[in-house]
Order: sequence, then structure tokens, then C-alpha cells
Amino acid sequence: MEERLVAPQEQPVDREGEGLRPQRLNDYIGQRKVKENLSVFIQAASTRGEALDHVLLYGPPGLGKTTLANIIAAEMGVSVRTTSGPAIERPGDLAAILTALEPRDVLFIDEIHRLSSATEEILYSAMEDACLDIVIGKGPSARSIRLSLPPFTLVGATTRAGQLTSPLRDRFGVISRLEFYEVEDLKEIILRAASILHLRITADGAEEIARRSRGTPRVGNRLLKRVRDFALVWEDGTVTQSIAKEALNRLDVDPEGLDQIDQKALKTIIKTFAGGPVGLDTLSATIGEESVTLEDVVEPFLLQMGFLQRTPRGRVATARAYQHLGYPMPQSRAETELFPE
Ligand SMILES: Nc1ncnc2c1ncn2[C@@H]1O[C@H](COP(=O)(O)OP(=O)(O)OP(=O)(O)O)[C@@H](O)[C@H]1O
Ligand SMILES: [Mg+2]
Repeated sequence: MEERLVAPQEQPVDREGEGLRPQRLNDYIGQRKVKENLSVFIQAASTRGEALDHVLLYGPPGLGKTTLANIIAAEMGVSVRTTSGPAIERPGDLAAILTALEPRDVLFIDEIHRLSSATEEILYSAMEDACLDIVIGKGPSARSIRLSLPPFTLVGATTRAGQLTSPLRDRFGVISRLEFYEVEDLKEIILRAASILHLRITADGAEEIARRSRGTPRVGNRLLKRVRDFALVWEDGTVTQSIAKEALNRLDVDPEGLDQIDQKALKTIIKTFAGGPVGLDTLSATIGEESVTLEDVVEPFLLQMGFLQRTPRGRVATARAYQHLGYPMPQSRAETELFPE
């Protein structure tokens, strides 16, 4: 399958815009609560000359977890060592990383829910007591030695907080959930990106792209780069609202940011399953998408936007979905929505 223009996961086109990643907390737009809290904790830890407490960042892809991890290190004035759950194959790999840290450094572990359990256990004492228990040798002659570590900050990121074990989750002092961005914040992010890329863009042009970006900065930056090409070929290069509309319609990103897969999912629920409820597996088999794709990347956004509801009996299309796609809502269903059981 061709990659979706609105997929929140990272694509090669996103990496050429590395310069767009904000470096300091002040340039990090939106997520006010998360930012304000972190800023207090960072100032307090800096004033005491201590390492910042361990921080867990969770939320859907593309909302700025990796960006924030790097910002935390920059604000603390320390180095960041980056790795990921699947990259750490053996406990020894993690031990090597930990012992090489300088005092107060940040260790960023992306996809932390994918650590092996043996590796995770090493982390427990490292996080809690800043020490490592290593077993040397095998069998009866095996012995355990304890190494002490410099104080450090673990920043963990995950899209699936539910998959974290509770002993690991409990060892984070700060747990921050990133939310989908408001249109106003995305607009600001897009204006900022345009200025870094030396693009001319109108305020309503930025807003049009923002509305279609699924609450996700990564998608916003990607759509901006696409629209830029149309602006250059069709007009004088300035991204205006009409160019943004026209370009994104052509690219099958609708006014609310839904693409063909989202539309297909909703239309199938409405037409084939009379509005639902329908189980995730049945739905994914009918539209020919994997159920993990549906659950991880299609559904969160449709739920957030109020196009879809999750009920114990399955997924249901809302009145808003009927309206957006231009289908009349059957009378019987309109009543259940007005008077839910
Ligand atoms: N608050 C923000 N302000 C401005 N730009 C942002 C913000 N958050 C994210 N971005 C932009 O979005 C891009 C994607 O963010 P990032 O890589 O941090 O997401 P992520 O949450 O780590 O995603 P994943 O779950 O896929 O790892 C960044 O390169 C940056 O350009
Ligand atoms: Mg990331």
C-alpha cells in the first residue's frame, strides 16, 4: 500500500525537515499543561543541581514526544543519549549505556513498552537507586555485584502506555500525556515551519492546512511541504487558502483531515453495517485494512473528532459522521443518539 499522506508515523519526507524540530521549550507550541509542569520541574531540579525526575511521555505518534525529550536535555543543559526498546537486545547493552552517562544526563528510550523483561528489570534499580545489579558468571559460581551509577534522568516515550508494566510505570516521577493539538496551535506550528523553510504563506492558508492536519504537527509539516509545490507551480509560490484547499482536495485530504481510508471505514459502517455497532475485526476484514492499523492510526483520530464511538458491542458511526459524509441519518438511529440508553 502506498504511504498515507496523513499517516502520523514518521516517513522519509519528514526527516528532510529536521530543522523544523523546536529546540527549546519556548519554541514548543501547544501542550500548555505538559509544558508548564515540565518547566517548573526543570527549574527546580536545576536550582538544586540535581538530575530531573524520570519522565514518561505518552500519546499518539507525531505529537512531539521525541522533540520534548531533546528539549528536556537542552533545558537542563545536559547531553542526551537516545535509544529505543527494540534496539536494546540484551541487558548488557543497557548496562553499557547507563555506565557511560555523565551526571544528570538524559537517557531517552523511545518505544519503551518494547523493552525485554530482562532489560526492564535492570532499569528498576537503575531508576530507583541509581545502581546496577549485575550477575557475573553462571551456575554455582555466579555472583552478583552492585555498581553505582551517576544520577540521571530517564525519559521514556510510548504510544501505548497501557502496555507498560506497572513496576516500570511507577518508577516515573512525571507522567505526561500529549494530546492532539488544537487548530490554533497547529496553525502557529505551520506558520513557524513556513518561516524556517522561507515560504510565503497567508494566515488563512496556514489555518486551512492546520484544520486538515489531524491534530498532529508531523502531519501539518508534511502537508505544508506538499502544498508548497502546488503553490509554486500554480501561482507565485505563496501558500494561500484557496491553493491549500485545492491542493489538499486533490491529494484526497478532506476539510476535516480525513483521507480515503478514514472515509472508507466510516462509509462501510454506515452503508454495510447500518451505522454499527460492528466489531473491529469484521470492519477491518470488510475494508481490507489490518486491524492494528485501524486501531492504532485510524480510530484514535475518528474518536477524537467525534465521528466514531466505541461501545461494548462494537464501533458506531455518529450523527456527525453521517452529516460530514452527506448521508441522511436514519430516524431510529437519530433517536438513540438523542436518548442514549
Ligand atoms: N509542540 C510542537 N511545536 C512545533 N513543532 C512540533 C511540536 N511537536 C512536534 N513538532 C513537529 O512534529 C515533528 C514530529 O514530532 P516528534 O518526532 O517529536 O513526534 P513523536 O511524538 O516522537 O512521534 P513518534 O511517536 O512517531 O515517535 C517534529 O519533527 C516537529 O517538527
Ligand atoms: Mg518519536
